[in-house]
Amino acid sequence: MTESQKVTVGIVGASGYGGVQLIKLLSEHPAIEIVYLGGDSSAGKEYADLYPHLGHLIKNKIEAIDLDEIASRCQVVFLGLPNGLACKFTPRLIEKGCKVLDLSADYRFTNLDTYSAWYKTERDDGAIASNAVYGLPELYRDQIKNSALIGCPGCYPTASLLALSPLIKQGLILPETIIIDAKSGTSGGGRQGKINLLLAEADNSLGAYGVAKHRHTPEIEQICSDLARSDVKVQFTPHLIPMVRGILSTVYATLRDPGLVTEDLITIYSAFYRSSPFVKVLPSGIYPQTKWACGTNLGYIGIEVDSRTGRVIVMSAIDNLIKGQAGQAVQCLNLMMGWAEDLGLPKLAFYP
Ligand SMILES: NC(=O)C1=CN([C@@H]2O[C@H](COP(=O)(O)OP(=O)(O)OC[C@H]3O[C@@H](n4cnc5c(N)ncnc54)[C@H](OP(=O)(O)O)[C@@H]3O)[C@@H](O)[C@H]2O)C=CC1
Ligand SMILES: CC(=O)N[C@@H](CCC(=O)OP(=O)(O)O)C(=O)O
Repeated sequence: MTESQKVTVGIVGASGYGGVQLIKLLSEHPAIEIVYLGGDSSAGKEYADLYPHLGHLIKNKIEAIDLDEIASRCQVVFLGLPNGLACKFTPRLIEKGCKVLDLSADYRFTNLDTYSAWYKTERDDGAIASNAVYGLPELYRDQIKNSALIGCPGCYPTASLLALSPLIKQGLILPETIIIDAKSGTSGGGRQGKINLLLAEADNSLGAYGVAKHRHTPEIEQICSDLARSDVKVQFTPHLIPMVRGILSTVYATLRDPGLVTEDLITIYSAFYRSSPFVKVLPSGIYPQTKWACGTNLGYIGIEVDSRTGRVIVMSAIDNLIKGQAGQAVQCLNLMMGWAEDLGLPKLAFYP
C-alpha cells in the first residue's frame, strides 16, 4: 500500500495510556498513517517530550483541540479522553464525515438515562448516540462493520463479557446467580494521577473498590440483557492489584443443567468463538494468567464446572490497555474498513 492510499488517523488524548498504546499499535499498522495528535495540558509538546523512548515512532507535535481542523485532516478519529468529553466532540466529527472510535464510556449505552445516572453527565447528542455500536467484535461484528461510531467497551466489561457471553446467549445458566470477581493492574486507572494508583498505595496490597456501585456494572448488565433478551443483573466486584497491566475476571454462575461437565462447556465455548481470532479457549485444567495476554490483543478463557455446587467458573485474562482498550478499538477499525480483523494487532505476549 502506498502512503497516499493509507487511511489518515487522528488520536485525541495522545498523551494518555490509551493514546500511547494506540500510537504503538498504529505505527506498526500497514494501512494507517497517523496525521494528528491532540490533547489538553500536553498541547504544544513533541511526543518525545512525553515519551522519550517513542520519539522515533512519531514526529507529530500534540495539538490543541480544533474539531474542524481534525476533521479536515483525518478520516478516522480515536478519542481517548476522560468520560464526558467524547459526547461533546463527536457530533461535529461525525457531521464532517469522520469515523469515530471512542475509548470512553460515552457511546457504550443504548439508554442515555442509564449513562447519565451512573456518570453524572447530562448530554444532548442523543440522535448521534443512537447510531453508536458497542465495540465488542466477538458479539457485534456485523454491526461494527457498518458503523461510523463505535463506543469501545470498558476493560472490565471486555474481560467479563468474553467469559459470560456463551453461557448467557445459549441459556446455560441462571442469570440471577452471576457473580463477577475481577482484578486489574493500575494502568486501568489511566495516567492522570489518582492517589490509590501510586506505587506506595497499591504495592504489596490487594483490595476491592467500587463494591456494589462500580460504573462498569450497568455496562455489563446492558450486554448480558441484550444476549439473554431479558433484564439481567450481575454482582460485580473489582479489585486493584499491584501490577501494571492485565485483568483477570473470574465469573461464577449456577448451571441450569447440573449434568453438564467441563468438557461440554469447552466444546460450546470453542464453537462460540470459532470465528474470533483473538479469543483462546483453554483445555480442561488450564487456567489463564494475565502474563499470557499482556502485550497482545488476545483474551484467554479457562473453564471449570464444580459438579459439587452446580456452578460453572470461567476465568478470563486480557491486557486492559490492548484487548481492553486500544487494541480492541483497532480491531473494530479493521472491521469498519473491511480489512482482516487481526491486521496489525499483536498476538505475542511480552513475557517470558
Ligand atoms: N486505562 C484503561 O485500562 C482503560 C481506559 N478506558 C477509558 O479510555 C479513556 C482514556 O483512558 P486513559 O488512556 O487511561 O486516560 P489517561 O488518564 O491516561 O489520559 C487521558 C487523556 O485525555 C486527555 N484530556 C483530558 N482532558 C482533555 C480535554 N479537555 N481536551 C483534550 N484532551 C483531554 C489528556 O491529555 P493531556 O495530557 O494533554 O491533558 C490525556 O491524553 C477513558 O475514558 C478511560 O475510562 C477504557 C478501557 C481501559
Ligand atoms: C484500575 C482502575 O482504576 N480501573 C478503572 C477502569 C477503567 C475503565 O475501563 O474505565 P471506563 O469505563 O471509564 O472506560 C476504574 O475502575 O475506574
